[in-house]
Amino acid sequence: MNLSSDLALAQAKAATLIEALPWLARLSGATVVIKYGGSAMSDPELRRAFAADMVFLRYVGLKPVVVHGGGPQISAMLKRLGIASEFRGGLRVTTPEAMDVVRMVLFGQVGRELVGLINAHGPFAVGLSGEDAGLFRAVRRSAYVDGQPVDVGQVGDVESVDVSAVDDLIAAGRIPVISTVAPDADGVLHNLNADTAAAALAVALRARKLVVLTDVPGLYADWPDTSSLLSEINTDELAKLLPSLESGMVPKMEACLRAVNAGVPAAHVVDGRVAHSTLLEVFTPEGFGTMVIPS
Ligand SMILES: Nc1ncnc2c1ncn2[C@@H]1O[C@H](COP(=O)(O)OP(=O)(O)O)[C@@H](O)[C@H]1O
Ligand SMILES: CC(=O)N[C@@H](CCC(=O)OP(=O)(O)O)C(=O)O
Repeated sequence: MNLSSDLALAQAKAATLIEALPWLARLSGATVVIKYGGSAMSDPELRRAFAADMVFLRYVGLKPVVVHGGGPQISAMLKRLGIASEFRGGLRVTTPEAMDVVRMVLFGQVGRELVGLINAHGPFAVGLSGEDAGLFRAVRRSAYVDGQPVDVGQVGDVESVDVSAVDDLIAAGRIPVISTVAPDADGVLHNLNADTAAAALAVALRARKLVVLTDVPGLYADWPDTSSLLSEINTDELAKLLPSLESGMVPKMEACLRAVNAGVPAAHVVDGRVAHSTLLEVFTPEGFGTMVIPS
């Protein structure tokens, strides 16, 4: 490599760093809720990159709060245990037997692993489940299939959120890592969709952003036409588009819509197959993926 190409490389690196300056200034001290899921969770390299991103956010003065999914991991464990697993209207039919597995896998396996990856960088991550310190209170919900309500067992929506334990951890400089199981008013444990729970938490924490990782570049207006990727959509436009979306995107976009309608300034759907997608979204002027903003 010659001197001029060395210089050009150094200048490009400096440009990348300085490009982040306005975003660092704007987001300093902001709480950001990140829903971790999809490929970012199943590929070891992407898992490490995600954990590094969380620590990066923390070191530069943001307050990251992670809500994780784990649907594929739950399905794999149910299969190993010989327990049938079925989805209706995008929600897992959760029998009492399946509920034990959901809790074990989310809190005992997926959550623990992410806590370990983050803590390879220092003592930051602390795992919580929705059961801890009353974080989430669930209320049993139905799934909707062809417009009709269908019972799916111990599946819940978030009835209320008590952010005090999360606030304590943030105040202590920690990174909360949250598993989405929660009791209802009678203490019966429920399985919460992780996108839905992340949105409810973002609202309760008055987060500046909700970032949802997925396995596509973002929201397509006309799926699967790849030329229809949306970089930005407002809540009115999203509400109109929702009925035309297909299964996986429905809970995700409903969650983004709910969060922004309830006061979160922006929700982003980003491609978790790209290493460091969260950093690209937060610190580059063009952002990354699809941004949902108020109308
Ligand atoms: N309009 C759309 N835009 C983007 N993806 C869509 C759309 N409609 C359906 N999808 C599908 O939804 C999937 C994302 O949902 P899902 O697989 O449940 O996500 P995750 O596992 O990340 O929670 C995408 O991989 C894509 O196949
Ligand atoms: C009710 C319901 O379906 N809960 C989900 C909870 C995990 C989740 O949401 O994980 P992903 O984000 O990876 O899909 C489930 O049992 O699979």
